[in-house]
Formats: sequence, structure tokens, C-alpha cells
Amino acid sequence: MERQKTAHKPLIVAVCGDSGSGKSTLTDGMVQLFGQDSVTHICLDDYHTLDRAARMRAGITALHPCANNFPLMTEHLQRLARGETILKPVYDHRTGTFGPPEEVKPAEIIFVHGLHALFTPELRRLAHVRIYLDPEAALQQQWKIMRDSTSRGYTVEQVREQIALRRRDSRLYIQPQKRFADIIVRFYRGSLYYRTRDLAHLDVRLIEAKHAPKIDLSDVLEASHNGRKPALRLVEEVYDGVLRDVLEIDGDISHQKACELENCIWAHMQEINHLRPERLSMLGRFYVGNVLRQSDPLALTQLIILYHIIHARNRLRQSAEEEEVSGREPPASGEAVEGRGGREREPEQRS
Ligand SMILES: Nc1ncnc2c1ncn2[C@@H]1O[C@H](COP(=O)(O)OP(=O)(O)OP(=O)(O)O)[C@@H](O)[C@H]1O
Ligand SMILES: O=C(CO)[C@H](O)[C@H](O)COP(=O)(O)O
Repeated sequence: MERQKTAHKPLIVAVCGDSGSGKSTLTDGMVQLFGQDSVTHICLDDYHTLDRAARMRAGITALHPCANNFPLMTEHLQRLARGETILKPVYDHRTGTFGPPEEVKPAEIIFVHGLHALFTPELRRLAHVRIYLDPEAALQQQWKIMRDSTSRGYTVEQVREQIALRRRDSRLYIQPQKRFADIIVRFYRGSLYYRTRDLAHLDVRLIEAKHAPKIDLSDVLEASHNGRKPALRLVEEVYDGVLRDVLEIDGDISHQKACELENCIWAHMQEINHLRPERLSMLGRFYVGNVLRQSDPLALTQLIILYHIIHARNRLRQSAEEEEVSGREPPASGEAVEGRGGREREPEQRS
């Protein structure tokens, strides 16, 4: 297998969540910002074992582990992590069938998004940054109906049926992955959404795991005061029984304030500031059917996650340099960077 010469060990960012939870929307903006040729982007839907018709015949949903090729996706991520090129299967959502495989080369940042991106211990070990998308359930349903009925060849009624059929598998196989995330991203409908019904003005919560490496947002929080209440707030909240840091972004933040806060966040990422003038408009983009829209809360969310990614990449580079100086082999992915001590609990495996 060809080995790609990358100056640094690749950093893997896993973006996990249920169907229609906003994984592609969140990830695409970050990928476009770097430029499609500068990062590697994998969607794990390509590792389905059955096409749409075969799944229907077998009475299995795409969320069930048996409908996905875990050995192949794991091997491919291991290879990319080693700097090797892979030949990846391709699943075409427009037709519900597989297309010809495609060659994928590793870049220094590898985005992996999918239903099961944090499902196995090995997938979690490979990921340096672990994100889980957990929008309000009614919102996710609205998003999925809109997307599947405009670009995946389903009628609205068929999408509703699919959602009902998948509920059990989502609870058993997808949602338990939440507990392995460094950051859970929760979009939800707040007061401005209810006044305007505009998806560009959703509220967001970024819920951090206790073990998640911290980034310094103190100046951003300071700048977020706008007279009444801050547009960005860091609070402590009990989530899934655990007290966590939660960063709240107000859906009614003004565009001017959002730009001001974005400036503050960019100032923390000097390494990628050259990307900014040309590609700034890539952040916050989402589709309502076929119509392209822009959302300030989404752009801020993507920028904060980018800040985490750049922070993780710097730590990875630093630990690689230290290993080189000490003459030891660099340790494998996630744990080396995060310095996580404890063992993870497994998602519940039921069938
Ligand atoms: N942050 C957001 N703000 C507004 N709308 C959003 C947002 N995220 C997603 N959406 C809407 O939800 C739809 C589905 O999102 P997306 O395709 O990103 O989900 P996904 O998790 O990648 O789904 P799948 O796993 O089924 O491919 C989008 O086409 C868009 O209309
Ligand atoms: O849960 C999903 C993630 O995108 C899809 O439904 C799954 O990939 C199957 O795709 P399709 O419904 O287009 O056959």
C-alpha cells in the first residue's frame, strides 16, 4: 500500500450521531474551510454491508451493527492513521446503492463522520477529538424529513416510517456512544426560533466531558456581553447524571456580535489564520431542502470545534516531538494526546 509523506502524524476527528443529527452539515463547513484537498473526509455510510433494497428485504436498519462493516472501516482508519492510501467503498444515498470504490489519501487532519464513529473501543482509540451530535429530537426529525425527502428519494411518509422503524436501534446502538464524546453538540429551538421559525437562529449547547482537554475562551465570553445577557455563557449543568461544563450560544445573537466573537476565536488560531479571508463564508452554511442558508450559531459552533482541533493538533505535534527527542516510538492515537487514564465503559451491546 502506498505511504503518503505527511510531515506530521494525522489527527483524527470523529463526528458521531444519529441520522439527520447534523454531522455532515457541521463537518462540511470545517472541511470547506481547510479546503477539500487539504484534509481527508470519510463518511462511514460507505461501510454499509447492504444496499437500501437488501436492508429492507432483511428487515434491518442501517443503525444496526450487522448492517455495517466494522473490520473494514477500522482497518481503513488504521491505515490512514499510518499515512497509507486506502480504496474505500462508496454508498450513494441518491440511489441507495453502491458505486465504484474510490482512492482516499491521508491528510494531516482526517474527519470521520458516521452513525457508529465511536462504536468500538478501537474506533474510539483512533480518534483524537470525539464529537457527538445530539439535537433536540423533534428538530432532528424535522431535519431528517426535510433532507431525505428532497435529496434521498424518499416521500415524507416513508421518512416518518423509517424514523419509527429505527427508534429502537437508535436507542440501543447510536445514543450510547454519547458517553464517549469529548463534546456533545446540542442544537435546540429557543425563543427566537419560536418567534421566527427560522432554522438559522437555533440555540446551541456544547456539553464537555470531564476528561475533555480545555481551551481558553475567557476573552470570548467576556466579549459576548451585549448589555442584557451574554450571547455566550459557560455554565455548569448536570447532564446524563454528571456535572459538566456547558457552553451556551444564544440563537438570537446579532450578526455583528457573532462576527466580533469569531474574531476573538480566530485570534487563538494563528496557525490557520491564512485560511480566513478567502474561506470565511464556508462556516455556518446549511441547506433547507435545496436552499443554502447561513447560521451564526452554527458558524460559532464550528469555530469553537476548530479551536479544539487546532489545540489537539498542537498537542499531538508536541508529543511527537518529545517522543523523537527521547527516541521512543510515538504511542497510538487518542490516549497519547488526551492522556486519558481510566478505562472506558462499553456501549450496551444488546441484540
Ligand atoms: N446546525 C444546523 N442548523 C440548521 N439546520 C441544520 C443544522 N444541521 C443540520 N441541519 C439540517 O438537517 C439536515 C440533515 O443534516 P445532515 O445531513 O448534516 O445530517 P447527518 O447527521 O449528516 O445525517 P445522515 O447521517 O443521515 O447522513 C440538513 O440538510 C439541514 O437541513
Ligand atoms: O442513517 C443513515 C445515515 O445517513 C442513512 O439512512 C443510511 O446511511 C442509509 O441510507 P439511505 O436511507 O439513503 O439508504
